[in-house]
Amino acid sequence: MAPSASSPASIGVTGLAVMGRNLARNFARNGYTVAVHNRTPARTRSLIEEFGHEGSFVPAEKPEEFVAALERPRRLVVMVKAGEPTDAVIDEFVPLLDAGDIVIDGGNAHFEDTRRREAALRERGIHFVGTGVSGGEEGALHGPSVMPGGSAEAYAAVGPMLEKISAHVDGEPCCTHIGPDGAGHFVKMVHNGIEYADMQLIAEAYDLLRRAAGRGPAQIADIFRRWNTGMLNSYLIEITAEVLAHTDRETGTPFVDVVADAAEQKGTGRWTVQTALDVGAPVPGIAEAVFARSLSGHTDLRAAARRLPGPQKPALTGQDADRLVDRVEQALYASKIVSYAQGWNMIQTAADQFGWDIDLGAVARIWRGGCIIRAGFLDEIRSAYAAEPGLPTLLADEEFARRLGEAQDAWRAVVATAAERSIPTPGFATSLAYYDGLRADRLPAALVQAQRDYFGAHTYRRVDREGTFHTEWSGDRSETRR
Ligand SMILES: NC(=O)C1=CN([C@@H]2O[C@H](COP(=O)(O)OP(=O)(O)OC[C@H]3O[C@@H](n4cnc5c(N)ncnc54)[C@H](OP(=O)(O)O)[C@@H]3O)[C@@H](O)[C@H]2O)C=CC1
Ligand SMILES: O=C(CO)[C@H](O)[C@H](O)COP(=O)(O)O
Repeated sequence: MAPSASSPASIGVTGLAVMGRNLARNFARNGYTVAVHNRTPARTRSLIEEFGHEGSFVPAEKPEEFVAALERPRRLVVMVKAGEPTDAVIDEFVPLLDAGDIVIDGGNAHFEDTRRREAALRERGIHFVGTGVSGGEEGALHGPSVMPGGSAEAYAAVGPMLEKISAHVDGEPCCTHIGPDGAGHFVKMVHNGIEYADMQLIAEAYDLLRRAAGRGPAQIADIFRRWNTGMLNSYLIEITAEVLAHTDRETGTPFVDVVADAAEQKGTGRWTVQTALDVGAPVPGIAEAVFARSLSGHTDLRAAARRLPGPQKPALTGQDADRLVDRVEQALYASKIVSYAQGWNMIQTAADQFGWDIDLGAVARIWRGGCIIRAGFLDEIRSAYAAEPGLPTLLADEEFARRLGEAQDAWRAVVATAAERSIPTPGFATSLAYYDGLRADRLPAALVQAQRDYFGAHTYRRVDREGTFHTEWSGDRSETRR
């Protein structure tokens, strides 16, 4: 492969599938000389053939050539499949690197893997920057949201470049130093968890508009377009309108009707829920979204249950249907805010446990552009944390509390309508339950504690005095302090 640049490369990208290829182009378009490498050289060749004219590239077939092309300290972006392939690439390249070099893993790595890799490379004096990258293929090319984690020293060496290629909103880069070791990949994982919840809520809104309000896909596309100009303004609402307006070329029917209704996943949503359980952060909106995908894929269970009884109600018409459309907009907004609040709470909970000092307002700032969950209200989330950095939950912010208060009647009506009409809305329902659960003066958890004490002497605390207690349920029911 003939190099197209003779100067040393400022940065290298190995792994040139959809993401790595476009990230490499993004660096080159921003004036950097970029060394490019891929396990299968055909990808490197095709990048140079198709896009070599866009900037300064140094194609390399062998790892040794790739590393030799980089200026020191070397900056090397790994953009390959997460998991074992990432370890394989690190194992292959690290022996070729020197102390002070910086390995940037831009894949969707599990944050625990990133912690392990960061510690292992630190022992050799090599910096490891576990970096969340969001925005898909287009974002990688035109400006993703970038979430780097690692040492401050490493960020000083790569941060300016990552900031330059990131999306910019109001002149500010959608990239910030998230925190040490696995913090960047943790935040990216939660981003994807919120992405799952957001997509599920939008899908439920579509289902309600179609089956309860009697609107067709093209009409719903118009509704989503209108919503996108208001409080729901976001990338996911925008692309949903595009998808719903699309007609299948082969059959002439709405595209959404020819897609099999079994949602798949690569796993970051599942990781979010598993990790939420580990750190003790309640994220039911994200969990329901993961389980909704799982349920949709269980065609065996669905076939077995199809004949179970349910109500048969025709779609609403006239003003009733119009009213439902407006209510779904309110319910969608409220449920989205709850999902985002759960995500932020999870980041804060983990940050406390892992000793990461994460700026929650900065997370909102860098998610305003480039990433899949970019939305108008991220500016308001940023303002909420700017006004009160220690905000215990986003829902407690005065402005969000006011908006949720305004939306709650519609939200409750939508959940009730869905239940009456057998339209599953696990996302809307669990978000409302979370909202009511947090605002309740008293929860039935008291009864759960009493039950636990009854069958297992698990003890309970009392509302009227300090200490831990047990009642002798099988004896005289006297209470002892434990
Ligand atoms: N696609 C997306 O929208 C997003 C993806 N990501 C993450 O970015 C990373 C790259 O994603 P994407 O571009 O979609 O590509 P894939 O996840 O499909 O990975 C393909 C790349 O990994 C390389 N690879 C796989 N196994 C090995 C191995 N054992 N040794 C060396 N290289 C290997 C492939 O090389 P070869 O060509 O030789 O097979 C190819 O370059 C992933 O971690 C993904 O999770 C992050 C954000 C968005
Ligand atoms: O990281 C991403 C965007 O931020 C990917 O789009 C995400 O991995 C897609 O996830 P899944 O395949 O599980 O729906």
